[in-house]
Amino acid sequence: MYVSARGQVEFPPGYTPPNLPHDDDDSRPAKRQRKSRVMSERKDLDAHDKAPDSVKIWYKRWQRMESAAFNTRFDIIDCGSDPDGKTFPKHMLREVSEPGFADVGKVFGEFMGGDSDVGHGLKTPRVFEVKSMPGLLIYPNILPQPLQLRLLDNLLHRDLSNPQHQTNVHLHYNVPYGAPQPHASGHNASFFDPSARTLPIKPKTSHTALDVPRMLDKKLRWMTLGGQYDWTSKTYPARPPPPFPEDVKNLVQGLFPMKAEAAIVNLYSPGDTLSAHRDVSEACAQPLVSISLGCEAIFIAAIEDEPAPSSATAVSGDPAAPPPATTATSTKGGRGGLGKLRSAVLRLRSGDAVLMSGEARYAWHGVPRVAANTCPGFMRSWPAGTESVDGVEEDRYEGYRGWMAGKRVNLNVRQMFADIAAEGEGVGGGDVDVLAAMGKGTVAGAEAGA
Ligand SMILES: O=C(O)CCC(=O)C(=O)O
Ligand SMILES: [Fe+2]
Repeated sequence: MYVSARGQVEFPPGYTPPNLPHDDDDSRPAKRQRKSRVMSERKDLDAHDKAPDSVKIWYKRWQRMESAAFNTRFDIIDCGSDPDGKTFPKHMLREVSEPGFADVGKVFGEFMGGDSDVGHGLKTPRVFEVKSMPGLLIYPNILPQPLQLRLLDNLLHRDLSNPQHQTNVHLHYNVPYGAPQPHASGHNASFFDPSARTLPIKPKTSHTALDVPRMLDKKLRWMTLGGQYDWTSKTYPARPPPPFPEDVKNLVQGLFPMKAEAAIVNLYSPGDTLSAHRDVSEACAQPLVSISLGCEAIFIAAIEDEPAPSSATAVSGDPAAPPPATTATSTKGGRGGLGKLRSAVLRLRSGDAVLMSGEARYAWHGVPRVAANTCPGFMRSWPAGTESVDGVEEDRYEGYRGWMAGKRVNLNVRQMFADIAAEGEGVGGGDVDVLAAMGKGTVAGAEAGA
């Protein structure tokens, strides 16, 4: 049972699909009007709107940029991998004080099932807000290394082998599952297990044959958890979604001010991209969190403060030039104008989280680049490793040793329905002021790196 953004108790309420640009979906979810304390204006947002030309041009510039530039450009927000945060770019970030975390050590310890000291002696993670885009928060390196590995195990061994979780492969293939594993809490054999290697994946239509190694190496681009969008009927099914994996839910809810109700696990190889889009299909404006694992990515976010007055024409240009923050009046020759952009470029590393809230919740965003050879050393050999089976250490998943060295995995978690408590007076339309939810409702005057 859920409560819709309009306060009606129903299931599922106006349940509309997440807006994935690698979807070829052409249904038109109902436009919704929302109000937010943190957004100065909520326009009708349609999941099928195409990114404005200003965003597309800017995205392309980052897609085409030389990799070497990522180390030298001053306009990339790169918090580095320094846990003390000495390298945080102060000119673009402000530190959010007292983020009101639950006891992170406890949250991490519980996620690890109590068999790890990962939660011991941890400093409170630092949180930064992008100055140019209030509500866009970065939690650099928030996940400890053993927890990142455990999260990969849970998502890709356990959750991927759960037939209730849809993937892009299911759109075109009948996906078979391995036998339930006596030693792995009853879940089916991981697709990385040697026993799954020869599972017959049958095309539904005229698609080319596929086997498990190729599925894992190239074909698998996303998996859904919790709310499962039905890509064929272009709706959410009227039946309740499968339960959101409990440990992942507790981790997300223990760290971030939101409920974990639906997630997309995106898988990228270097060269894969995610085009500019907005995630506007959820029935509430609560924050969305995005957790990065594996190879580094360039993530861009943009808000068009002033839309173009007429259809714009692409301008060619130096890929290293700043974003096209041009107004219509600044373009010449009757070519039409580009909207005026406010933008942020983030270099995301394994263990980083990004929270999109407030006006940044509905920013255009995308991943123009995933950088090869940037998976951190501790993760490169995943899934190969040893596992204790009945007290005996066994080598596991050797056949895929190094798979993760060529991958980026992004866990993108959304709250779909407004909190009951947030309905009604005081919190407009169930939206939430994330900084208030996190602590004192203020942003510290302290600058990053202070
Ligand atoms: O991979 C990422 O960092 C972003 C993914 C995303 O925007 C999405 O799944 O909607
Ligand atoms: Fe997104």
